[in-house]
Amino acid sequence: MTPKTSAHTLAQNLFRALRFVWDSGRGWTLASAALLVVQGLLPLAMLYLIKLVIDSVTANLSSSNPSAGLYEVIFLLSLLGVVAVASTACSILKSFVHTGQAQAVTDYMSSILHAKSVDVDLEYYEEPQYYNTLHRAQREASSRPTRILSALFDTGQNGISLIAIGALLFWFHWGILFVLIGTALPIVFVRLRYGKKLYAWQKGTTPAERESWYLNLMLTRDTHAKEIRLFDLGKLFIDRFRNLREGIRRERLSLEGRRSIAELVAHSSSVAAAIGVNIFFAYQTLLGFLTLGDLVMYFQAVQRGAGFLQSLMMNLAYLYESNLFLTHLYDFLDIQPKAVEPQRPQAIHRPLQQGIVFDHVKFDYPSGTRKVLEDISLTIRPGEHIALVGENGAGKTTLVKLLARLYDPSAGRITIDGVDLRDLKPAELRKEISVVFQDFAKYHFTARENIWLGNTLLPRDTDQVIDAARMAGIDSALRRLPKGYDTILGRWFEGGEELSIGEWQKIAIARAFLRDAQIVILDEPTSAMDAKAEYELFQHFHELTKGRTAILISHRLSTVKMVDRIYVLEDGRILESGHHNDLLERDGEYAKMFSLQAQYYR
Ligand SMILES: Nc1ncnc2c1ncn2[C@@H]1O[C@H](COP(=O)(O)OP(=O)(O)OP(=O)(O)O)[C@@H](O)[C@H]1O
Repeated sequence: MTPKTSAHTLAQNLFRALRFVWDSGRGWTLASAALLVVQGLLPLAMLYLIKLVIDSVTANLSSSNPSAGLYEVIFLLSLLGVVAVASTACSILKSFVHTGQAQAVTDYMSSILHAKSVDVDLEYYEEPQYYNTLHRAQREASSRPTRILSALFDTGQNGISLIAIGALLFWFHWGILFVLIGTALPIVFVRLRYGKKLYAWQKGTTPAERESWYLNLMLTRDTHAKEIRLFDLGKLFIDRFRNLREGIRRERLSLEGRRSIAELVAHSSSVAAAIGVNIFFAYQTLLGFLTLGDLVMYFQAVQRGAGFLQSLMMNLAYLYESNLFLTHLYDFLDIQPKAVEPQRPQAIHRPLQQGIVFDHVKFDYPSGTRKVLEDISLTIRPGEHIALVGENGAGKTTLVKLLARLYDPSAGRITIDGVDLRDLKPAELRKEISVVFQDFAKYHFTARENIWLGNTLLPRDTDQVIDAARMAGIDSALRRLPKGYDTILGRWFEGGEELSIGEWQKIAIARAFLRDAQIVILDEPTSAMDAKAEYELFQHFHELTKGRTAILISHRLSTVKMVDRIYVLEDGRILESGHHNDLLERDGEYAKMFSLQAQYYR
């Protein structure tokens, strides 16, 4: 990368960060800018007033009536007081504006990260690299843009003050300014060097950071609480967490230690230079070239000038360092989803006309090492109800994930009414698909909302929520809750009521039924239900899926008897297919599995 390109990239990256700040709250940004200008000019006004006070006192001391000048001194000191109060007011206001702005930026960046997290393909969630990137992005997103803005404003403010004070020093002797600049450079060098080291260290330590975060999650969430107690895993996990954190802390402290020593050396050189320049001014005063007022003003100018210069250099170094850290954030924000909108999206017919076709579909997970689907070809006619059966890991769930376009096939194609899924808008396709996965979600919201989330186009208080609950066999249980459908489910929030797994499953089914979708997919929908609930659900299966195309995945073969066609999958291939009776007659794999299960019930 040429220096020109890297300067260009630096500017681009910083500008992008500033856009986030601007978009998150324009008022805050403008207020910060106004304060910057005022705060930049006040120090010079103070210096000048101090000089006037001292000069006035010295002039009056040598006059015949020294006390006559008191009014002038009082006036000048009052002015100084006003400037000092204004300066404090600006600092207080700045802190207020900074808090408001920081919060606005944090919330805004969270919303951007959330939107991206929802946008990316599901496959990213299966890669550790994705979580590393997300973790680093989250760490940078909340504060980095605001700090960049502060650094830029401080640079501006220090720059304004420095130009004023620098002009004063330059006017006296040009060399003074260069001495001060020269001594600030080692500080910048240290800052840049350790900024790069910190960046590399943070990148390398992300997996350990995430592992400790994971252990923390397990130790503090309800999901693992039972097993941790019963298997007595608490101490083991706590020790692992402590060891990881200790390692991270040790490395960080060692880096900080080295940086502190280097900074001390650099700062000492700067202090030595300031003392040298002050000695020069004292000598000039003794020679009679400077008044006492001048001496005090120059002393202060050197002290403040060196301070401003250091801040300026540090801020510039910080901006450069931020450029590195911003790549963490941009790496995440720039992930491009693969399931993109097609150029010329096709519409899905309502009702479906030809149905769904899997045409020589092959698939392997991006993170996997083997083909999960080998060569799947099947047709599901509109309104047909089919079942997928087969051993664990045969590829049943994967097949429906492809249909919902959570992934694209590695080879072959899937069509709906002859249109490749890739030529449909992903959102339009998913509107037509209603699915209950084995690992369905439990939302810690009210019971009503849990079902309504299946179709948020409907009003929240629609009676269809209750119809769906009734069809899924959960209506009466929900009515018995303390606040009925308005009871919060789960134990995370106050007043929440926990349900049994089977009841949660019925809620997930109700949610799926509320969706006005033409294709219904039920993946092991009754795995946690009692025999009666399962019986009732399948009694109503045809009614529930009337007019819709349905795919049912189940290990309990008694529940798939009534579908139009059963596909038996083995190792990612279709082994046999047909109606229950045909498959029994064929006396193949299905018949074997069926009689194996049936013998338990005899
Ligand atoms: N997210 C994933 N990433 C990588 N490989 C996966 C992933 N999900 C599943 N697999 C692999 O794909 C194979 C098929 O999984 P799939 O969930 O489709 O099986 P299934 O037939 O639905 O099994 P089950 O009856 O246990 O639900 C599994 O053996 C597993 O190795």
